Amino acid sequence: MNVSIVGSGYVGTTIAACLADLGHDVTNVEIDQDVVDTINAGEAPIHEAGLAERIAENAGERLRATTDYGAVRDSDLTFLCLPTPQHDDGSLDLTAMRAASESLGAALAEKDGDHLVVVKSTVLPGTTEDVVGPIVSKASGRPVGEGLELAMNPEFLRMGTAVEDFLEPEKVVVGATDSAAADTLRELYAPMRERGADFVETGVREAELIKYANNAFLASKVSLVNELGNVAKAYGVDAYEVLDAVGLDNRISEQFMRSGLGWGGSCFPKDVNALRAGAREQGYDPELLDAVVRVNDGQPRRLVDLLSNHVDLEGARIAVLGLSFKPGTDDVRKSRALEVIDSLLERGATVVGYDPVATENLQSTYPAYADRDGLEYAASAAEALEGADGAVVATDWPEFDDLTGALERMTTRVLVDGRRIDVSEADLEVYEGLTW
Ligand SMILES: NC(=O)c1ccc[n+]([C@@H]2O[C@H](COP(=O)([O-])OP(=O)(O)OC[C@H]3O[C@@H](n4cnc5c(N)ncnc54)[C@H](O)[C@@H]3O)[C@@H](O)[C@H]2O)c1
Ligand SMILES: O=c1ccn([C@@H]2O[C@H](COP(=O)(O)OP(=O)(O)O[C@H]3O[C@H](CO)[C@@H](O)[C@H](O)[C@H]3O)[C@@H](O)[C@H]2O)c(=O)[nH]1
Repeated sequence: MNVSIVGSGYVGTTIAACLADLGHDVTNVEIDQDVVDTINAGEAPIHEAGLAERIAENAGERLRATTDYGAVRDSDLTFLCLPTPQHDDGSLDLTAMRAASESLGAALAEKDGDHLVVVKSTVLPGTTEDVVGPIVSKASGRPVGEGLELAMNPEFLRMGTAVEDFLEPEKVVVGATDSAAADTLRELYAPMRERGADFVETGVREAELIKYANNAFLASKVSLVNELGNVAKAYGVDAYEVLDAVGLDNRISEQFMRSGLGWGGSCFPKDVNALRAGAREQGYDPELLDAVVRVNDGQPRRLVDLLSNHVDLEGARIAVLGLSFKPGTDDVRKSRALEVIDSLLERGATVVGYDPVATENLQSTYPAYADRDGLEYAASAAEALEGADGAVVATDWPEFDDLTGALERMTTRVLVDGRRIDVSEADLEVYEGLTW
């Protein structure tokens, strides 16, 4: 198929490279010229396993990028992979969705033949049919059902394993305004279905809500696990032993059972907040989701409190290992490491941050962390731990499982593990490990 993809960030770039790799002809339409140039040069604009080689293989052949919306006219369908951030009050910000829908509609006004617009961004129920549809329709002069069809196809990929998740999902959810549109997507996702993915056809609004329900469920699970971890700590009981046993119950499962610093990233925080704001707008008070956020917000402070019980933070040198919001990515959006750093600096510590890939991205995304009194960066975990009075593991990068040799460089060997890393036996003998 000829596929255009508007928005070439984490989702748009990943699915473009994967669809091109599966044999489709793919064009990314993106407003950021640097991203366009990077893709056309055969390079990946973001760090994701398996992405760079797929872009290198397909760029200039089945994959290209452009800032020109006119390119959508050569495609049969367009995926909208635009950012859907939150306003200050937590509600859903559709600015980019509206702008892109307008540009897409204007381009489609000059296209011959039918077109399918597929919303992949995470949006609240009603957005596809009541916001995107009318804007594209008006700008293109095509009513929905007459040369224009809509579909909502939420994406469940995780950062760090984006390529693998897109190519081998457990489910593909599609809500479409027309059965032929759903069939087009059924065909596009044939390789995923062959690998065992369930193809779930729903209403358009149901597809929109499934995405929020999925993320709300996972974020709530982590907050519950953190609450149980905090209770375990209060009793002086080993939280990990407790949660490991609880996870053996199939109804609960062992996944998303790691207590610690809590959830961050570009999805859970904004999606849970959008759902809370949306529910309130509909007249429902989502008390449980409010508590889920409150528990999560408290975890970085609890971690720093725990460290301060063992190290006088005023004037201390503290290593923060890991800056990205999770391993396998350079994404630092809403990373819990940043709150740990803020809290340590406020309490008078000098902080030495280290991350295998995210330091540069952190400094360009949030310039406040590039040049800040009391904040330094190291080129390795060993360098960060040199002369440190304490350390925090803020991201579960696998390399932190084995800090043999590096821990000996600390002045005081106190390490708070905020991520339940798999510490080697040898390391356990050389430091005082603190966990939830
Ligand atoms: N990142 C994830 O892991 C993930 C997973 C599933 C779903 N989602 C959802 O997918 C959507 C996209 O997320 P993302 O992480 O890829 O966002 P992103 O911020 O990484 O990328 C969005 C891209 O859209 C571009 N853009 C903005 N306005 C544009 C316009 N008018 N025309 C063309 N391009 C424009 C931006 O320059 C940027 O490159 C969001 O709704 C998000 O919630 C994200
Ligand atoms: O047991 C756990 C599991 C996760 N986390 C944290 O939870 C956050 C989110 O982790 P994860 O879900 O692995 O990462 P994301 O890439 O944000 O993926 C989520 O958000 C995406 C965007 O909506 C969805 O597509 C994915 O299905 C959904 O898992 C991270 O800060 C993790 O450190 C924990 O604290 N404990």
